[in-house]
Amino acid sequence: MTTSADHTTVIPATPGEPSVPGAALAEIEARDITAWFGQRKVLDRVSLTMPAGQITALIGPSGCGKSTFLRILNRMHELVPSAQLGGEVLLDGQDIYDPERKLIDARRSIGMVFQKPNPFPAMSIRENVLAGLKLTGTKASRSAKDELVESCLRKGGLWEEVKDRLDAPGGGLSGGQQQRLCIARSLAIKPRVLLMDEPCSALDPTSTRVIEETMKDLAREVTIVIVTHNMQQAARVSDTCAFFLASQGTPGVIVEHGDTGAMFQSPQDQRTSDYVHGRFG
Ligand SMILES: Nc1ncnc2c1ncn2[C@@H]1O[C@H](COP(=O)(O)OP(=O)(O)OP(=O)(O)O)[C@@H](O)[C@H]1O
Repeated sequence: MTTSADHTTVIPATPGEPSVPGAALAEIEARDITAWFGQRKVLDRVSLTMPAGQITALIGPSGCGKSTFLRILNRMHELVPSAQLGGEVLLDGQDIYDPERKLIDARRSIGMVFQKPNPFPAMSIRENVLAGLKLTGTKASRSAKDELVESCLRKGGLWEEVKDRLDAPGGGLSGGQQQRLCIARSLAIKPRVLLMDEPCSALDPTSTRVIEETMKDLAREVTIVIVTHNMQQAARVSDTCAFFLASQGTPGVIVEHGDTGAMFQSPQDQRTSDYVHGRFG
């Protein structure tokens, strides 16, 4: 069994088994997040706790700052030259923006899956899964890598479809398979949180359902935060939900958040009710 000094999870001894029984699930908390692009404030004092081992859905009309908020959760916002940020993001109580902490640690602990599947097209399926190990400088034996490839592809819901062609290029898979490969790739570095920015918007309904099932399975070991425009998807997959809104040129705020069932069945704010029932947005 291979262990990694700065992670609670380890490569499983038996392929397909969960990482480590009792590995700590992580809570991620945003406190008073304010974000700007240049002079333009796009989020205003947004606070949200995304509970450990749950799926939190971020919903709201286009342009209200959901993706910006998601990118702030793993320090991608700072890649934009004009971007600025106020507030804190705590991963199990530790500020990921603490100057003492390395950027790579935040990215390693908090993985991201994007709207458009982005596997390395010329790399094999196996190499795609293992790509993150190279980037993070993680060493593993051949057999540990084989086990990791299998366990990540299983967790990504793709193993049965690709187990006989692991050396085929990742770019040769269907869109839905490519997205599951990207999920498997993000899992290989054992993130504690997985951020997903509209992961199914480029996929057909069948692939979407497979990814949703995969997400539900993954939530037992990884905290998930998903941005989705699909209200049915938010209702199907998420445990908690946050409704973002930026009215008439004002920065985005969270209007309401809480248990998904309650948000959909008995929202407290009329604007939430209008949005989840498709009356605007
Ligand atoms: N790189 C950028 N430079 C300047 N402004 C940006 C940038 N990215 C986003 N914005 C602006 O920030 C605001 C929030 O955008 P964001 O993409 O976070 O919203 P969103 O709710 O995710 O929208 P959508 O649902 O359409 O993806 C928008 O007004 C957008 O135009």
